[in-house]
Order: sequence, then structure tokens, then C-alpha cells
Amino acid sequence: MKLAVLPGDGIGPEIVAQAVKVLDVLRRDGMKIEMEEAPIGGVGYDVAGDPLPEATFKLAQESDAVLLGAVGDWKYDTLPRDVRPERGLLRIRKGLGLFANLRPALLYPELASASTLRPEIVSGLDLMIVRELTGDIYFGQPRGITTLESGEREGLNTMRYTESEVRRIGRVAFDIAMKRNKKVCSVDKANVLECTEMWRQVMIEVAKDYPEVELSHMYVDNAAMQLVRAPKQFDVVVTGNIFGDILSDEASMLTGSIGMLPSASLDANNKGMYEPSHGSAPDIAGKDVANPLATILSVAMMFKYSFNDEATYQRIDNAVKKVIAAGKRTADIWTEGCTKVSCSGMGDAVVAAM
Ligand SMILES: NC(=O)C1=CN([C@@H]2O[C@H](COP(=O)(O)OP(=O)(O)OC[C@H]3O[C@@H](n4cnc5c(N)ncnc54)[C@H](O)[C@@H]3O)[C@@H](O)[C@H]2O)C=CC1
Ligand SMILES: CC(C)CC(=O)C(=O)O
Ligand SMILES: [Mg+2]
Repeated sequence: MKLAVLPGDGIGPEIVAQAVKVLDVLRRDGMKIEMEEAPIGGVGYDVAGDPLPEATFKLAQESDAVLLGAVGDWKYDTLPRDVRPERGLLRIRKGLGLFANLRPALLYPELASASTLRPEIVSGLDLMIVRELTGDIYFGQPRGITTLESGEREGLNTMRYTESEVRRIGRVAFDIAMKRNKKVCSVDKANVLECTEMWRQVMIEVAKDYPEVELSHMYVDNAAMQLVRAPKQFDVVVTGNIFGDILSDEASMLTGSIGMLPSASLDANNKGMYEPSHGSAPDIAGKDVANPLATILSVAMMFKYSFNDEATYQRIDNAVKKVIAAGKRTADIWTEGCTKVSCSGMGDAVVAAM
């Protein structure tokens, strides 16, 4: 298999290096994996004047899967919007048709004490956020900052979905629910946003093809509250791009840290880009302290979702479980009595456990 490796900015290169170590173990054991690195985000802008250089996009298109670190740094905030690092990320997602973003929030039992919630509220937590990734307010036109005739500025974004976009992410969520606990909660703001009122109508229509699955609906403000009140009421949560972005960061803290939340971004044929749910964390970049487990677990997801290789998924996941059970923790999930390890130390520990 050919993988495009896009480390990106901030902690991106540090965490991706640990995931590559894991891939190297698989290679050592006989798996044929070819990896090619390319710039994206701020680094892409620095070397090619574009946060998604043409050669990077071509490599991603021609590869069987993409491994991405993260993009962004405060130093690019003054650039014109079209060349900011985050636009490179939005363009590669859209360009590759990666409309389905799976973000599993799963609590490893030994990390209950690192969760922001009491152990009895989170123990056994295993929820799957299915976030639509190529529509919504992140992509809707018109957008921009303009000056009105009155002289004051107006900032504008457009929340927009077509029926077919909602239907296809709905199907992804219901298909996943069929393999889990047959429960889908669709999160919207249908009481005030027409875009999401249509979202709700379509989810109800999709549900008719899945009579075994129980569909519920929740407004996003309530969902944000319920996630920290009683998160185990959820199994599969399906929602739009912006709500899913926000709720998945919130859900990550139930598992101990955003450094624990992997993700798969899939197209209609399960070709995918695998990336941690967090950003480039400029505040800790270059210090070898970031948690690489979300990225390593994203590699595990790559085998499960793009290569249909459950055994390799399990091998990586079990190695992570072993390391956590052995008490090794990066700073973000460290609690009293555990052994603090660096980002590279965590990568080495996972490799040893494999
Ligand atoms: N997928 C991506 O590439 C994303 C990029 N961004 C970009 O990242 C930059 C920073 O954004 P923030 O809002 O600060 O979000 P962030 O997710 O980068 O960081 C938020 C907080 O979580 C911590 N954190 C994140 N990942 C961690 C890890 N693996 N281990 C330990 N701690 C970790 C950071 O140190 C920070 O305190 C911005 O330029 C933003 O646009 C933000 C989110 C996603
Ligand atoms: C930079 C954003 C568009 C990405 C983000 O926050 C995410 O995908 O979680
Ligand atoms: Mg986000």
C-alpha cells in the first residue's frame, strides 16, 4: 500500500513521526508499505506559496490512504484567508471527497482518573461521532468580510446543506449503528436554523430504511450539555460539520485528553485520510511532550476502514492498551502514580508493546 504522509505544522511532525514508527514495525514484519512525505498547511505555504501544493494533492490522490498530522500556527493569521493553513486542510478534504469524519470517543479504563468527569459517569464510554466534513458553514458561499455602505464591516458565512449531502452522511451513521447498538442521535438546531430543519427531515427519511435502528434528535445546545451530564446515553451521534467539530473536542475530554481522539475521514469508497482530531497545538510544539496516541490510533483506524484489516487494527489498539495499562502517560493524561513519558517515549513504548 502507498501512503501519503503529511506532517503539517506545530506538533504535526512530532506525532506523525511516532505513527510512522508503528508503520515501520508493520513493514519490518513483512507488510508492503510505501510512504512518501509532502508539505501541507503553513509548511506548504512556506515552500510552495500554497497551503495545499499541487504536488501534495496529486500524491494524496494517487495514494491508497493519507496520514495527516495537523495544520496551523498563529504566525499565519495575518495572511490572506485563501492561503492560510486551515484552507489547505479544507481543500484536501473537499478535493478528495472525504465527507464522512468518524471520531470515536472511547475511554480506556485506566484513564478514568484523567477524565474531566467522575469515573462512574464515564466508565465504559464508547461513542462514535459521525461528522459531515465537506459541507455546512465551513464551505457555504457567500462568505467573507466586507465593508457596508454605512462604513461598518460585515462578516458573513453561509450554513448550507443539500439533501443528498445529508442523506449520504445519514447512511454512514445508520450503517455504523447497525454494527453497534442500533441507536443514532442526530444533533441539529432545527428550532432556529432551516438548514438543520431540512437535516432533521432527511434523517427521518433515511431512518425508514433502517427499521431496527432507533433514531432520536437533539438540539446542539442540549447535546453539549448532555455530553458532560450523562455521555453514556449516546452511541452513534450524527451531525453537521461545525457542530461535529465542536462536540468532538468536548467529547475528547471525557476520554482524558484531546490527544486520545483519533479520526478517519472517508470518501464514498472508504478511501481515507487519517488524522488526530486535535490541531497543531503551537503552545507545546517542538517540546516532545504532545500525546501521539490519537495519531497512532488513527493509523489503526486506517487498517480497519480503508484496508479492511481488523487484525492490524487490533494489534495497534492492543499495543496502546498495554502501554496505558503499564502506567505510561504523556503530560496531558498524567495522573499521580503514573510514569510520565515524552511524545517520542510514548511512540517507543507502543512500538515495544507491538
Ligand atoms: N485538524 C487540524 O489540523 C486542526 C488545526 N487546528 C489549528 O491548530 C492551531 C491551534 O489551534 P487550537 O485551537 O489551539 O487547538 P489545538 O487542538 O491545536 O490545541 C488545543 C489545546 O489542546 C492541546 N493539545 C492538542 N493536541 C494535543 C496533543 N496531541 N497532546 C497534548 N495536548 C494537545 C494544546 O496544547 C492546546 O492547549 C490553529 O492554527 C488551528 O486553526 C485546529 C484544529 C484542527
Ligand atoms: C481547522 C478546522 C477546519 C479543522 C478542525 O478544527 C477539525 O477538523 O477538527
Ligand atoms: Mg476541530
